[in-house]
Amino acid sequence: MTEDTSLSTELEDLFFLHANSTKQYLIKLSPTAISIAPYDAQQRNQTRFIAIDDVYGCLCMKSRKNAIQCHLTLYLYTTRKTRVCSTPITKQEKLRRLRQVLTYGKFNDFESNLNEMTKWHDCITNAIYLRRNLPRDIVMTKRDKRVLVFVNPASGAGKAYRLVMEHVIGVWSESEFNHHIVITEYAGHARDYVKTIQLADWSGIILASGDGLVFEVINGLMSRSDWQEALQLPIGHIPGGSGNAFITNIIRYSKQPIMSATKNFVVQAAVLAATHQVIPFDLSVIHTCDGQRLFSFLCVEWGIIADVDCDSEKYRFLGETRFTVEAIKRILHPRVYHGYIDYIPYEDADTIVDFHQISTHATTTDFHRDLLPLDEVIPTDSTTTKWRRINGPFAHVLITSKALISKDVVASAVSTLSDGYLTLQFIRSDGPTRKNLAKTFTRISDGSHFDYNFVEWMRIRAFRLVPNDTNGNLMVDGEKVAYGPIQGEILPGIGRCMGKLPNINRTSIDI
Ligand SMILES: Nc1ncnc2c1ncn2[C@@H]1O[C@H](COP(=O)(O)OP(=O)(O)OP(=O)(O)O)[C@@H](O)[C@H]1O
Repeated sequence: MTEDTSLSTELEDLFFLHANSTKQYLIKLSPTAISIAPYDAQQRNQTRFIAIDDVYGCLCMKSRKNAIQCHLTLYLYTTRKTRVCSTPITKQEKLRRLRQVLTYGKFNDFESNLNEMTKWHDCITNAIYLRRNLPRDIVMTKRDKRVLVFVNPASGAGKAYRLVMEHVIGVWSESEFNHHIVITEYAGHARDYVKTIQLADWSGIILASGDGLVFEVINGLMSRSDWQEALQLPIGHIPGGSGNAFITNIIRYSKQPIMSATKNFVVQAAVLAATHQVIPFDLSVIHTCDGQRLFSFLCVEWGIIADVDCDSEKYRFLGETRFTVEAIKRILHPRVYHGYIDYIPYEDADTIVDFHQISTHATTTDFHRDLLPLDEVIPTDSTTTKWRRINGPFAHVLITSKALISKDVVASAVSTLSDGYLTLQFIRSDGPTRKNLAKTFTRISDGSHFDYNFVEWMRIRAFRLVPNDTNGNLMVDGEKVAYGPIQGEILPGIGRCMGKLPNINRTSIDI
Protein backbone atom coordinates (compact mmCIF):
# COMPACT_ATOMS: atom_id res chain seq x y z
CA MET A 1 0.00 0.00 0.00
CA THR A 2 1.35 3.44 -0.79
CA GLU A 3 0.75 6.22 1.68
CA ASP A 4 -1.66 8.97 0.67
CA THR A 5 0.52 12.01 1.31
CA SER A 6 -2.35 14.43 0.62
CA LEU A 7 -3.90 13.52 3.98
CA SER A 8 -2.42 15.17 7.02
CA THR A 9 -1.00 13.02 9.77
CA GLU A 10 -2.98 13.65 12.93
CA LEU A 11 -0.80 12.00 15.56
CA GLU A 12 2.65 10.53 15.77
CA ASP A 13 4.76 9.12 18.59
CA LEU A 14 7.22 6.41 19.58
CA PHE A 15 6.00 2.95 20.65
CA PHE A 16 7.27 -0.55 21.24
CA LEU A 17 5.54 -3.38 19.40
CA HIS A 18 5.32 -5.43 22.58
CA ALA A 19 6.16 -4.93 26.23
CA ASN A 20 9.51 -6.77 26.30
CA SER A 21 10.96 -5.13 23.23
CA THR A 22 13.51 -2.34 23.37
CA LYS A 23 13.21 -1.56 19.66
CA GLN A 24 11.21 1.63 19.09
CA TYR A 25 8.85 2.34 16.23
CA LEU A 26 7.56 5.66 14.93
CA ILE A 27 3.80 5.32 14.58
CA LYS A 28 1.73 7.85 12.63
CA LEU A 29 -2.01 8.09 12.39
CA SER A 30 -3.70 9.64 9.35
CA PRO A 31 -7.43 9.60 8.53
CA THR A 32 -6.93 6.53 6.31
CA ALA A 33 -3.99 4.59 7.73
CA ILE A 34 -1.65 3.86 10.60
CA SER A 35 1.99 3.59 9.59
CA ILE A 36 4.52 1.64 11.66
CA ALA A 37 8.18 2.46 10.91
CA PRO A 38 11.34 1.40 12.75
CA TYR A 39 12.69 4.47 14.58
CA ASP A 40 16.12 3.72 13.15
CA ALA A 41 16.07 5.81 9.93
CA GLN A 42 18.16 3.21 8.10
CA GLN A 43 15.36 0.66 8.48
CA ARG A 44 12.58 2.95 7.23
CA ASN A 45 12.12 0.77 4.13
CA GLN A 46 10.49 -1.71 6.54
CA THR A 47 7.56 0.67 7.12
CA ARG A 48 4.18 -1.10 7.22
CA PHE A 49 0.69 0.36 6.86
CA ILE A 50 -2.61 -0.64 8.41
CA ALA A 51 -5.66 0.69 6.56
CA ILE A 52 -8.22 2.28 8.90
CA ASP A 53 -10.84 0.31 6.90
CA ASP A 54 -9.31 -2.85 8.36
CA VAL A 55 -9.45 -1.68 11.99
CA TYR A 56 -12.75 -2.46 13.72
CA GLY A 57 -11.75 -1.46 17.25
CA CYS A 58 -9.09 -0.12 19.56
CA LEU A 59 -8.76 -0.40 23.36
CA CYS A 60 -6.32 0.98 25.98
CA MET A 61 -5.07 -1.44 28.64
CA LYS A 62 -2.59 -1.31 31.51
CA SER A 63 0.54 -3.38 30.91
CA ARG A 64 0.74 -6.36 33.25
CA LYS A 65 4.53 -6.55 32.97
CA ASN A 66 5.46 -2.90 33.39
CA ALA A 67 3.53 -0.74 35.88
CA ILE A 68 3.91 2.54 34.00
CA GLN A 69 3.35 1.32 30.43
CA CYS A 70 0.02 1.35 28.61
CA HIS A 71 -1.01 -0.87 25.69
CA LEU A 72 -3.04 0.38 22.74
CA THR A 73 -4.53 -2.72 21.13
CA LEU A 74 -5.82 -2.49 17.55
CA TYR A 75 -8.38 -5.09 16.44
CA LEU A 76 -8.20 -5.87 12.75
CA TYR A 77 -10.32 -7.75 10.29
CA THR A 78 -8.39 -7.79 7.11
CA THR A 79 -7.98 -9.30 3.69
CA ARG A 80 -5.05 -11.61 3.16
CA LYS A 81 -4.04 -13.60 0.14
CA THR A 82 -3.37 -17.25 0.93
CA ARG A 83 -2.03 -19.85 -1.44
CA VAL A 84 -4.56 -22.47 -2.55
CA CYS A 85 -2.94 -25.92 -2.11
CA SER A 86 -4.20 -27.48 -5.33
CA THR A 87 -3.04 -24.58 -7.48
CA PRO A 88 0.32 -23.24 -6.28
CA ILE A 89 0.13 -20.06 -8.35
CA THR A 90 -3.40 -18.96 -7.43
CA LYS A 91 -3.86 -16.98 -4.26
CA GLN A 92 -7.26 -16.86 -2.60
CA GLU A 93 -8.56 -13.91 -0.58
CA LYS A 94 -9.17 -14.75 3.06
CA LEU A 95 -10.42 -12.63 5.91
CA ARG A 96 -8.40 -12.75 9.12
CA ARG A 97 -9.09 -11.41 12.59
CA LEU A 98 -5.86 -10.11 14.15
CA ARG A 99 -4.61 -8.02 17.03
CA GLN A 100 -1.76 -5.52 16.98
CA VAL A 101 -0.53 -4.40 20.39
CA LEU A 102 1.32 -1.08 20.57
CA THR A 103 3.08 -0.39 23.87
CA TYR A 104 3.60 3.15 25.12
CA GLY A 105 5.83 4.28 27.99
CA LYS A 106 7.18 7.74 27.17
CA PHE A 107 6.28 9.21 30.57
CA ASN A 108 7.44 8.06 33.97
CA ASP A 109 3.96 7.55 35.38
CA PHE A 110 1.05 5.39 34.20
CA GLU A 111 -1.54 8.21 34.33
CA SER A 112 0.35 10.35 31.80
CA ASN A 113 0.86 7.38 29.47
CA LEU A 114 -2.82 6.45 29.79
CA ASN A 115 -3.87 10.04 29.00
CA GLU A 116 -1.79 9.99 25.86
CA MET A 117 -3.18 6.60 24.81
CA THR A 118 -6.73 7.78 25.47
CA LYS A 119 -6.07 10.59 23.01
CA TRP A 120 -4.84 8.02 20.44
CA HIS A 121 -7.84 5.79 21.16
CA ASP A 122 -10.26 8.68 20.55
CA CYS A 123 -8.55 9.70 17.31
CA ILE A 124 -8.49 6.13 15.97
CA THR A 125 -12.13 5.44 16.87
CA ASN A 126 -13.07 8.74 15.27
CA ALA A 127 -11.15 7.79 12.11
CA ILE A 128 -13.05 4.45 12.01
CA TYR A 129 -16.36 6.28 12.53
CA LEU A 130 -15.64 8.75 9.72
CA ARG A 131 -14.75 5.93 7.30
CA ARG A 132 -18.28 4.58 7.87
CA ASN A 133 -19.59 7.57 5.97
CA LEU A 134 -22.97 7.44 7.70
CA PRO A 135 -25.97 9.45 6.49
CA ARG A 136 -26.25 12.92 7.99
CA ASP A 137 -29.41 12.17 9.99
CA ILE A 138 -27.67 9.36 11.85
CA VAL A 139 -24.48 11.36 12.43
CA MET A 140 -26.45 14.34 13.78
CA THR A 141 -28.82 12.51 16.11
CA LYS A 142 -27.72 8.94 16.70
CA ARG A 143 -23.97 8.78 17.23
CA ASP A 144 -24.19 7.69 20.87
CA LYS A 145 -27.44 5.74 20.61
CA ARG A 146 -27.55 1.99 21.09
CA VAL A 147 -28.45 -0.63 18.51
CA LEU A 148 -31.39 -2.83 19.49
CA VAL A 149 -30.41 -6.50 19.07
CA PHE A 150 -32.96 -9.33 19.01
CA VAL A 151 -31.59 -12.82 19.60
CA ASN A 152 -33.94 -15.67 18.68
CA PRO A 153 -33.09 -18.67 20.89
CA ALA A 154 -35.31 -20.84 18.65
CA SER A 155 -33.45 -19.99 15.40
CA GLY A 156 -32.02 -22.71 13.18
CA ALA A 157 -30.93 -25.65 15.26
CA GLY A 158 -31.30 -23.44 18.37
CA LYS A 159 -27.78 -22.09 17.97
CA ALA A 160 -28.23 -18.31 17.58
CA TYR A 161 -27.92 -17.55 21.30
CA ARG A 162 -24.70 -19.57 21.69
CA LEU A 163 -23.18 -18.05 18.54
CA VAL A 164 -23.87 -14.54 19.81
CA MET A 165 -22.41 -15.21 23.25
CA GLU A 166 -19.31 -17.01 21.92
CA HIS A 167 -18.43 -14.97 18.85
CA VAL A 168 -20.35 -11.68 18.63
CA ILE A 169 -20.13 -10.13 22.09
CA GLY A 170 -16.30 -10.28 22.01
CA VAL A 171 -16.11 -8.46 18.67
CA TRP A 172 -18.59 -5.83 19.83
CA SER A 173 -16.65 -5.27 23.08
CA GLU A 174 -13.44 -4.79 21.10
CA SER A 175 -15.19 -2.30 18.84
CA GLU A 176 -17.12 -0.65 21.72
CA PHE A 177 -20.29 -1.16 19.71
CA ASN A 178 -23.14 0.24 21.76
CA HIS A 179 -25.97 -2.30 21.90
CA HIS A 180 -28.86 -3.64 23.95
CA ILE A 181 -29.86 -7.31 23.67
CA VAL A 182 -33.41 -8.62 23.85
CA ILE A 183 -33.85 -12.40 23.79
CA THR A 184 -37.15 -13.14 22.08
CA GLU A 185 -39.55 -15.12 24.26
CA TYR A 186 -42.19 -16.18 21.74
CA ALA A 187 -42.95 -16.08 18.02
CA GLY A 188 -43.99 -12.52 17.21
CA HIS A 189 -42.17 -10.97 20.21
CA ALA A 190 -39.80 -8.88 18.04
CA ARG A 191 -42.70 -7.70 15.86
CA ASP A 192 -44.67 -6.57 18.95
CA TYR A 193 -41.54 -4.93 20.40
CA VAL A 194 -40.67 -2.80 17.34
CA LYS A 195 -44.27 -1.62 17.01
CA THR A 196 -43.91 0.40 20.22
CA ILE A 197 -40.23 1.44 20.46
CA GLN A 198 -39.26 5.11 20.58
CA LEU A 199 -37.43 5.39 17.26
CA ALA A 200 -35.22 8.21 18.55
CA ASP A 201 -33.75 5.91 21.23
CA TRP A 202 -32.06 3.57 18.75
CA SER A 203 -29.48 3.86 15.99
CA GLY A 204 -30.49 0.59 14.31
CA ILE A 205 -31.89 -2.90 14.78
CA ILE A 206 -29.93 -6.16 14.47
CA LEU A 207 -31.48 -9.61 14.23
CA ALA A 208 -29.40 -12.54 15.45
CA SER A 209 -31.58 -15.15 13.83
CA GLY A 210 -32.63 -16.62 10.52
CA ASP A 211 -34.47 -14.69 7.83
CA GLY A 212 -37.81 -15.25 9.62
CA LEU A 213 -37.06 -12.65 12.30
CA VAL A 214 -35.78 -10.15 9.71
CA PHE A 215 -39.12 -10.51 7.89
CA GLU A 216 -41.02 -10.17 11.17
CA VAL A 217 -39.23 -6.97 12.19
CA ILE A 218 -39.54 -5.32 8.76
CA ASN A 219 -43.29 -6.01 8.84
CA GLY A 220 -43.53 -4.77 12.43
CA LEU A 221 -41.87 -1.48 11.44
CA MET A 222 -44.11 -1.16 8.37
CA SER A 223 -47.24 -1.56 10.51
CA ARG A 224 -46.41 1.61 12.50
CA SER A 225 -48.19 4.85 11.66
CA ASP A 226 -44.72 6.50 11.45
CA TRP A 227 -43.46 3.73 9.14
CA GLN A 228 -41.48 6.19 7.00
CA GLU A 229 -39.35 7.22 9.95
CA ALA A 230 -39.19 3.64 11.23
CA LEU A 231 -37.77 2.48 7.91
CA GLN A 232 -34.87 4.90 8.35
CA LEU A 233 -33.48 2.66 11.11
CA PRO A 234 -30.80 0.52 9.46
CA ILE A 235 -31.34 -3.22 9.85
CA GLY A 236 -28.43 -5.60 10.45
CA HIS A 237 -28.24 -9.38 10.61
CA ILE A 238 -26.13 -11.92 12.49
CA PRO A 239 -26.64 -15.34 10.85
CA GLY A 240 -28.22 -17.71 13.35
CA GLY A 241 -30.93 -19.47 11.34
CA SER A 242 -31.11 -22.19 8.78
CA GLY A 243 -31.57 -19.61 6.01
CA ASN A 244 -29.46 -16.45 6.37
CA ALA A 245 -30.07 -14.79 3.03
CA PHE A 246 -30.29 -11.22 4.32
CA ILE A 247 -26.71 -11.02 5.64
CA THR A 248 -25.43 -13.18 2.76
CA ASN A 249 -26.76 -10.65 0.24
CA ILE A 250 -25.30 -7.78 2.26
CA ILE A 251 -21.83 -9.37 2.34
CA ARG A 252 -22.01 -10.31 -1.34
CA TYR A 253 -22.83 -6.68 -2.17
CA SER A 254 -19.74 -5.52 -0.22
CA LYS A 255 -17.64 -7.85 -2.43
CA GLN A 256 -16.05 -9.54 0.58
CA PRO A 257 -15.67 -13.33 0.28
CA ILE A 258 -18.54 -14.96 2.20
CA MET A 259 -17.12 -17.13 5.00
CA SER A 260 -18.23 -20.75 4.76
CA ALA A 261 -17.62 -21.95 8.35
CA THR A 262 -20.43 -20.88 10.72
CA LYS A 263 -18.14 -19.30 13.31
CA ASN A 264 -16.25 -17.26 10.70
CA PHE A 265 -19.52 -16.21 9.02
CA VAL A 266 -20.86 -14.97 12.37
CA VAL A 267 -17.63 -13.06 13.15
CA GLN A 268 -17.71 -11.55 9.66
CA ALA A 269 -21.28 -10.34 10.23
CA ALA A 270 -20.44 -9.01 13.72
CA VAL A 271 -17.49 -6.96 12.40
CA LEU A 272 -19.60 -5.69 9.51
CA ALA A 273 -22.37 -4.60 11.90
CA ALA A 274 -19.90 -2.80 14.19
CA THR A 275 -18.33 -0.84 11.31
CA HIS A 276 -21.35 -0.70 9.00
CA GLN A 277 -22.32 1.87 6.46
CA VAL A 278 -25.98 2.47 5.69
CA ILE A 279 -27.04 1.02 2.35
CA PRO A 280 -30.53 1.11 0.76
CA PHE A 281 -32.29 -2.13 -0.14
CA ASP A 282 -35.42 -2.98 -2.12
CA LEU A 283 -38.58 -4.29 -0.53
CA SER A 284 -41.72 -5.42 -2.29
CA VAL A 285 -45.31 -5.14 -1.18
CA ILE A 286 -47.19 -8.45 -1.39
CA HIS A 287 -50.95 -9.10 -1.27
CA THR A 288 -52.11 -12.59 -0.35
CA CYS A 289 -55.51 -14.19 -1.02
CA ASP A 290 -56.52 -13.98 2.66
CA GLY A 291 -56.30 -10.18 2.56
CA GLN A 292 -52.87 -9.75 4.14
CA ARG A 293 -50.44 -7.09 2.99
CA LEU A 294 -46.82 -8.09 3.63
CA PHE A 295 -43.47 -6.49 2.95
CA SER A 296 -40.89 -8.85 1.49
CA PHE A 297 -37.12 -8.32 1.36
CA LEU A 298 -36.31 -11.53 -0.47
CA CYS A 299 -38.62 -13.68 -2.57
CA VAL A 300 -41.94 -15.26 -3.42
CA GLU A 301 -41.70 -19.02 -3.98
CA TRP A 302 -44.10 -21.31 -5.77
CA GLY A 303 -43.44 -24.78 -7.21
CA ILE A 304 -40.51 -26.94 -6.19
CA ILE A 305 -38.60 -24.31 -4.16
CA ALA A 306 -41.67 -23.52 -2.04
CA ASP A 307 -42.18 -27.24 -1.41
CA VAL A 308 -38.52 -27.71 -0.47
CA ASP A 309 -38.56 -24.69 1.84
CA CYS A 310 -41.81 -25.63 3.55
CA ASP A 311 -41.57 -29.42 3.69
CA SER A 312 -37.95 -29.39 4.94
CA GLU A 313 -39.18 -27.86 8.24
CA LYS A 314 -39.25 -31.37 9.69
CA TYR A 315 -35.45 -31.59 9.17
CA ARG A 316 -34.81 -28.28 11.00
CA PHE A 317 -32.31 -30.06 13.30
CA LEU A 318 -30.02 -30.46 10.25
CA GLY A 319 -29.54 -26.67 9.89
CA GLU A 320 -28.92 -25.49 6.31
CA THR A 321 -28.58 -29.10 5.04
CA ARG A 322 -32.35 -29.54 5.42
CA PHE A 323 -32.91 -27.83 2.04
CA THR A 324 -30.56 -30.24 0.17
CA VAL A 325 -32.23 -33.35 1.65
CA GLU A 326 -35.72 -32.19 0.66
CA ALA A 327 -34.58 -30.96 -2.78
CA ILE A 328 -33.27 -34.43 -3.71
CA LYS A 329 -36.63 -35.96 -2.76
CA ARG A 330 -38.54 -33.39 -4.81
CA ILE A 331 -36.37 -33.78 -7.91
CA LEU A 332 -36.90 -37.54 -7.87
CA HIS A 333 -40.67 -37.07 -7.57
CA PRO A 334 -41.44 -33.77 -9.32
CA ARG A 335 -44.89 -32.16 -9.15
CA VAL A 336 -46.71 -30.11 -11.76
CA TYR A 337 -48.06 -26.68 -10.76
CA HIS A 338 -51.03 -25.47 -12.82
CA GLY A 339 -51.88 -21.79 -13.12
CA TYR A 340 -50.64 -18.58 -14.73
CA ILE A 341 -48.45 -15.56 -14.01
CA ASP A 342 -49.28 -11.97 -14.98
CA TYR A 343 -46.43 -9.48 -14.89
CA ILE A 344 -45.32 -5.98 -15.91
CA PRO A 345 -41.87 -6.00 -17.53
CA TYR A 346 -39.28 -3.75 -15.93
CA GLU A 347 -37.93 -0.90 -18.02
CA ASP A 348 -34.79 1.05 -17.18
CA ALA A 349 -36.81 4.26 -16.84
CA ASP A 350 -38.59 2.68 -13.84
CA THR A 351 -35.55 3.29 -11.63
CA ILE A 352 -36.37 7.00 -11.38
CA VAL A 353 -39.23 6.29 -8.94
CA ASP A 354 -38.07 7.56 -5.55
CA PHE A 355 -40.17 6.38 -2.63
CA HIS A 356 -38.41 8.72 -0.26
CA GLN A 357 -40.23 11.52 -2.04
CA ILE A 358 -43.57 10.19 -0.78
CA SER A 359 -44.99 12.77 1.63
CA THR A 360 -44.64 12.08 5.34
CA HIS A 361 -48.44 11.82 5.57
CA ALA A 362 -48.60 9.05 2.98
CA THR A 363 -49.99 5.68 3.97
CA THR A 364 -48.51 2.39 2.83
CA THR A 365 -51.41 2.00 0.36
CA ASP A 366 -49.72 4.76 -1.69
CA PHE A 367 -47.27 2.08 -2.75
CA HIS A 368 -49.74 0.38 -5.04
CA ARG A 369 -48.91 1.95 -8.36
CA ASP A 370 -49.71 -0.99 -10.58
CA LEU A 371 -51.62 -3.51 -8.50
CA LEU A 372 -55.37 -3.95 -8.86
CA PRO A 373 -57.57 -5.48 -6.17
CA LEU A 374 -56.78 -9.19 -6.09
CA ASP A 375 -60.34 -10.19 -7.05
CA GLU A 376 -60.26 -8.02 -10.20
CA VAL A 377 -59.08 -9.73 -13.40
CA ILE A 378 -55.99 -8.06 -14.89
CA PRO A 379 -56.48 -7.03 -18.54
CA THR A 380 -53.52 -8.32 -20.55
CA ASP A 381 -54.28 -6.87 -23.99
CA SER A 382 -50.81 -5.62 -25.00
CA THR A 383 -52.24 -2.68 -26.96
CA THR A 384 -53.88 -1.15 -23.89
CA THR A 385 -51.88 -2.32 -20.87
CA LYS A 386 -48.32 -3.14 -19.76
CA TRP A 387 -49.45 -6.40 -18.16
CA ARG A 388 -48.43 -9.67 -19.88
CA ARG A 389 -49.42 -13.30 -19.15
CA ILE A 390 -47.50 -16.60 -19.02
CA ASN A 391 -49.61 -19.76 -18.85
CA GLY A 392 -48.43 -22.86 -16.98
CA PRO A 393 -48.12 -25.63 -16.07
CA PHE A 394 -44.82 -24.99 -14.27
CA ALA A 395 -42.24 -27.03 -12.38
CA HIS A 396 -40.47 -24.09 -10.78
CA VAL A 397 -41.48 -20.47 -10.17
CA LEU A 398 -39.41 -18.00 -8.17
CA ILE A 399 -39.63 -14.20 -7.88
CA THR A 400 -36.68 -12.54 -6.14
CA SER A 401 -35.52 -9.06 -5.24
CA LYS A 402 -31.99 -10.10 -4.18
CA ALA A 403 -29.25 -12.29 -5.64
CA LEU A 404 -29.28 -15.13 -3.10
CA ILE A 405 -32.22 -16.81 -1.39
CA SER A 406 -29.91 -18.76 0.92
CA LYS A 407 -26.16 -18.99 1.44
CA ASP A 408 -25.71 -21.49 -1.38
CA VAL A 409 -28.58 -20.61 -3.73
CA VAL A 410 -27.80 -17.79 -6.16
CA ALA A 411 -31.26 -17.25 -7.60
CA SER A 412 -30.28 -14.29 -9.77
CA ALA A 413 -26.55 -13.61 -10.04
CA VAL A 414 -26.76 -10.05 -11.35
CA SER A 415 -29.14 -8.72 -8.69
CA THR A 416 -27.84 -6.41 -5.97
CA LEU A 417 -29.47 -5.00 -2.82
CA SER A 418 -31.42 -2.27 -4.57
CA ASP A 419 -31.68 -2.42 -8.32
CA GLY A 420 -35.35 -1.52 -8.56
CA TYR A 421 -36.73 -4.68 -10.12
CA LEU A 422 -37.84 -8.20 -9.29
CA THR A 423 -36.47 -11.20 -11.19
CA LEU A 424 -39.07 -13.73 -12.29
CA GLN A 425 -37.75 -17.17 -13.23
CA PHE A 426 -39.66 -20.30 -14.12
CA ILE A 427 -39.38 -23.74 -15.71
CA ARG A 428 -42.35 -25.05 -17.66
CA SER A 429 -43.24 -28.63 -16.96
CA ASP A 430 -43.63 -29.62 -20.61
CA GLY A 431 -40.06 -30.96 -21.01
CA PRO A 432 -37.99 -33.66 -19.25
CA THR A 433 -38.85 -32.17 -15.85
CA ARG A 434 -36.77 -34.45 -13.62
CA LYS A 435 -33.65 -33.91 -15.75
CA ASN A 436 -34.23 -30.16 -16.03
CA LEU A 437 -34.71 -29.78 -12.28
CA ALA A 438 -31.62 -31.86 -11.53
CA LYS A 439 -29.55 -29.68 -13.89
CA THR A 440 -31.01 -26.51 -12.38
CA PHE A 441 -30.31 -27.50 -8.78
CA THR A 442 -26.74 -28.52 -9.68
CA ARG A 443 -25.96 -25.06 -11.01
CA ILE A 444 -28.14 -22.84 -8.82
CA SER A 445 -25.31 -22.52 -6.27
CA ASP A 446 -23.61 -19.95 -8.53
CA GLY A 447 -26.60 -18.71 -10.54
CA SER A 448 -25.41 -20.31 -13.79
CA HIS A 449 -28.71 -22.23 -14.12
CA PHE A 450 -29.85 -19.17 -16.11
CA ASP A 451 -27.59 -20.45 -18.92
CA TYR A 452 -30.06 -23.29 -19.60
CA ASN A 453 -32.66 -22.27 -22.15
CA PHE A 454 -35.38 -24.18 -20.26
CA VAL A 455 -34.91 -21.73 -17.34
CA GLU A 456 -36.84 -18.68 -18.52
CA TRP A 457 -36.31 -15.41 -16.65
CA MET A 458 -37.06 -11.71 -16.90
CA ARG A 459 -36.94 -8.48 -14.92
CA ILE A 460 -40.34 -7.33 -13.78
CA ARG A 461 -41.91 -4.50 -11.82
CA ALA A 462 -45.09 -6.19 -10.62
CA PHE A 463 -46.70 -9.62 -10.80
CA ARG A 464 -49.78 -11.64 -10.03
CA LEU A 465 -49.40 -15.38 -9.65
CA VAL A 466 -52.60 -17.45 -9.89
CA PRO A 467 -52.48 -21.18 -9.03
CA ASN A 468 -55.37 -23.32 -10.28
CA ASP A 469 -55.26 -25.73 -7.33
CA THR A 470 -56.60 -24.85 -3.92
CA ASN A 471 -53.88 -26.60 -1.88
CA GLY A 472 -50.13 -26.19 -1.94
CA ASN A 473 -47.20 -24.16 -0.71
CA LEU A 474 -46.62 -20.49 -1.35
CA MET A 475 -43.81 -18.83 0.56
CA VAL A 476 -42.91 -15.19 1.10
CA ASP A 477 -39.33 -14.77 2.41
CA GLY A 478 -39.46 -18.37 3.61
CA GLU A 479 -42.74 -17.90 5.53
CA LYS A 480 -45.76 -19.92 4.42
CA VAL A 481 -48.72 -17.77 3.31
CA ALA A 482 -52.30 -18.59 2.28
CA TYR A 483 -52.44 -20.61 -0.94
CA GLY A 484 -54.22 -18.84 -3.80
CA PRO A 485 -53.70 -15.78 -6.00
CA ILE A 486 -50.84 -13.60 -4.77
CA GLN A 487 -49.47 -10.35 -6.20
CA GLY A 488 -46.68 -7.92 -5.54
CA GLU A 489 -44.78 -4.87 -6.67
CA ILE A 490 -41.22 -3.64 -6.18
CA LEU A 491 -40.53 -0.72 -3.80
CA PRO A 492 -37.07 0.42 -4.94
CA GLY A 493 -34.51 1.29 -2.27
CA ILE A 494 -37.09 1.86 0.47
CA GLY A 495 -35.25 -0.02 3.26
CA ARG A 496 -31.88 0.70 4.88
CA CYS A 497 -29.49 -1.99 5.99
CA MET A 498 -26.19 -2.24 7.83
CA GLY A 499 -23.88 -3.01 4.95
CA LYS A 500 -20.64 -1.96 3.31
CA LEU A 501 -20.02 -0.32 -0.01
CA PRO A 502 -17.83 -2.44 -2.26
CA ASN A 503 -14.32 -1.09 -1.86
CA ILE A 504 -12.75 -1.86 -5.18
CA ASN A 505 -9.39 -0.29 -4.29
CA ARG A 506 -9.19 -2.01 -0.93
CA THR A 507 -5.63 -3.11 -0.13
CA SER A 508 -4.64 -5.90 2.16
CA ILE A 509 -2.01 -5.35 4.81
CA ASP A 510 0.84 -7.46 5.99
CA ILE A 511 1.48 -7.49 9.72
N1 LIG B 1 -38.48 -17.63 21.79
C1 LIG B 1 -39.07 -18.07 20.68
N2 LIG B 1 -39.68 -19.26 20.66
C2 LIG B 1 -40.25 -19.74 19.54
N3 LIG B 1 -40.26 -19.09 18.36
C3 LIG B 1 -39.66 -17.90 18.31
C4 LIG B 1 -39.04 -17.33 19.47
N4 LIG B 1 -38.52 -16.13 19.12
C5 LIG B 1 -38.82 -15.96 17.82
N5 LIG B 1 -39.50 -17.00 17.32
C6 LIG B 1 -39.99 -17.22 15.95
O1 LIG B 1 -39.13 -18.10 15.24
C7 LIG B 1 -39.40 -17.92 13.85
C8 LIG B 1 -38.20 -18.30 13.01
O2 LIG B 1 -37.19 -17.46 13.31
P1 LIG B 1 -35.81 -17.35 12.56
O3 LIG B 1 -35.97 -16.92 11.20
O4 LIG B 1 -34.97 -16.53 13.43
O5 LIG B 1 -35.18 -18.80 12.60
P2 LIG B 1 -35.19 -19.95 11.54
O6 LIG B 1 -36.59 -20.27 11.22
O7 LIG B 1 -34.32 -20.98 12.02
O8 LIG B 1 -34.47 -19.39 10.31
P3 LIG B 1 -34.99 -19.45 8.87
O9 LIG B 1 -36.21 -18.56 8.84
O10 LIG B 1 -33.88 -18.88 8.14
O11 LIG B 1 -35.26 -20.88 8.59
C9 LIG B 1 -39.85 -16.48 13.70
O12 LIG B 1 -41.09 -16.46 13.07
C10 LIG B 1 -39.97 -15.97 15.13
O13 LIG B 1 -41.16 -15.26 15.36
